[in-house]
Amino acid sequence: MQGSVVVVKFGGHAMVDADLQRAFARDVVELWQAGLRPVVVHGGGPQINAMLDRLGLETRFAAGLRVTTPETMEVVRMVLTGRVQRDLVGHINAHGPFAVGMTGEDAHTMTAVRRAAWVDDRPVDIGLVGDIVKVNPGTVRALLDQGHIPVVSPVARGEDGQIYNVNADLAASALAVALDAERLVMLTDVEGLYANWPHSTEVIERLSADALDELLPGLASGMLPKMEGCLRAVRGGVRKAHVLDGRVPHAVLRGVLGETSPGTTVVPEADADHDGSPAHDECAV
Ligand SMILES: Nc1ncnc2c1ncn2[C@@H]1O[C@H](COP(=O)(O)OP(=O)(O)O)[C@@H](O)[C@H]1O
Ligand SMILES: CC(=O)N[C@@H](CCC(=O)OP(=O)(O)O)C(=O)O
Repeated sequence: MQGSVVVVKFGGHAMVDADLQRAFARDVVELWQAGLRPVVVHGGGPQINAMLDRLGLETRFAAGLRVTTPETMEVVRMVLTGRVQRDLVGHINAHGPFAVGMTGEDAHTMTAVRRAAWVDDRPVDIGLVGDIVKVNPGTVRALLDQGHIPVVSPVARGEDGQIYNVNADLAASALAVALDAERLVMLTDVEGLYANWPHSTEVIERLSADALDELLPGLASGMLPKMEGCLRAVRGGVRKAHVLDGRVPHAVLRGVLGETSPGTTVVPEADADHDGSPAHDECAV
């Protein structure tokens, strides 16, 4: 694992108080001190909702993605890059001169196209939501090579210069693939992917990419982009993707450095895990 890139997505629901943000920052620095090369991609959905509310603007989601008007986009960019990213950079830099904040716009790191969404088999216009089609990881790599911890906001640029709102799970996934990361870790506010949610909270511990592919159409709300991100990551060459409960102290350290990871682990093939336990091939959600 020494020298491996680990992309950690810190979800808006996992960062609801400053103590959790501070604990997360300490964990990320400990990963760096353990010889790994962490990259943080942050979310901020609840924080954007709160700002929209203060401004008297509507919050709407379709297929787990924010319906983004030009007015909403201004707020998304302001909250993600002006507030959430700055707070995280500050918490990490309390431990030393590690973190450098950036967005997918910087140096054309992430290029997006307008994304279509489907609800009940019908196309829905979700506005300025982007799907990443190209990642240029050079700037992130340069920061890693200089010993920094990049903190990336999920905002991307289109070829035409339009700025797009990208779901943070999918941004983290695309960056993990481009960086040839060893791990993708998604921190959220549930213990992992629940089977048969909302009727049960039984966590699916391990899944192969094929099994996850079958489950995807049945997934709801925030879990949909998260699991789509895990799937794209392992199919793109990332060795493992984890969904962990970010409210649990040291979840990142346990997830990456522990013998067994809590939460849900997605692996490329049913037998791709090297700890001897096969991944589930079938699981109802
Ligand atoms: N099968 C499922 N298992 C677990 N959580 C689920 C599932 N389906 C939907 N969810 C919801 O997804 C939420 C996590 O996604 P989201 O709210 O987008 O979090 P984040 O801000 O961390 O990205 C959970 O809090 C839960 O309400
Ligand atoms: C297109 C889209 O939905 N973008 C997200 C970006 C932030 C995000 O993904 O935050 P979480 O990880 O906290 O959910 C949004 O506007 O909420």
